[in-house]
Amino acid sequence: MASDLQAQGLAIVIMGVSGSGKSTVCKMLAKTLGCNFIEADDYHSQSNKDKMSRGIPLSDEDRIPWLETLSSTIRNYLINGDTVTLTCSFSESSTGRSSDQLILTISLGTIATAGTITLCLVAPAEVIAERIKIRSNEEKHFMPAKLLQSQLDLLQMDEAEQISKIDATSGLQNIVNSIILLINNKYKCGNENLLPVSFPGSGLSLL
Ligand SMILES: Nc1ncnc2c1ncn2[C@@H]1O[C@H](COP(=O)(O)OP(=O)(O)O)[C@@H](O)[C@H]1O
Ligand SMILES: O=C(O)[C@H](O)[C@@H](O)[C@H](O)[C@H](O)COP(=O)(O)O
Repeated sequence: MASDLQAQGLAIVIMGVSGSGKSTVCKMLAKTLGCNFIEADDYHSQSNKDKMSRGIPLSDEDRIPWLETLSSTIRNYLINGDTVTLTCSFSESSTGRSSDQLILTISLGTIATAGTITLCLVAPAEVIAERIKIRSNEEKHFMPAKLLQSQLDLLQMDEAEQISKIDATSGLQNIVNSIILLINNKYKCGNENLLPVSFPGSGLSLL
């Protein structure tokens, strides 16, 4: 199993509602690990972005083409044995399962279950609302604070999926270090060089 993981690469999925810090943390993590970074928002169609900026939550239908493109991109990284960090907000679908995860699973097949680790950034709603407000006042992002509640309502984490929760109110370096330690613990299986990365200056290592 361990050597399969090495051959297939690893996708580190950082989930959480808008404003929880996914993009910031993912970028820092990718820089620390020296690996690839995917900003899921970059894969949205203009019409999806326009819809959200008007304060209308996306439907599963809106999300499907987005997730399919995202999934095939991730799949290519994994097949090439690369490590990639990506942002991903999960939402409950009409089937009662998180639609993002459902599509990722369908598209990635067994690779998804073998080669991904998912972590969720969590923080009190008021902290996140304040961050979104500041960000949208600076006109840095299409997502309005108005949609936060819909995302909090829909955020679904199945205990069985063992998604580790990360305190998103902590300092950014602490968050990144915690994530690295979690990955380290998950994959501490005696297989050296599981991730094709090193941690310059961090004093941390994966195995
Ligand atoms: N741990 C943190 N502490 C303080 N501010 C943060 C933290 N993480 C993110 N932020 C800030 O919160 C805002 C939203 O972060 P962002 O990474 O864009 O969230 P997301 O990608 O989940 O929407 C940004 O302005 C960012 O600088
Ligand atoms: O499935 C969705 O409803 C959207 O993908 C939605 O999650 C949106 O893209 C982000 O939440 C906004 O971007 P940030 O989460 O990066 O703020």
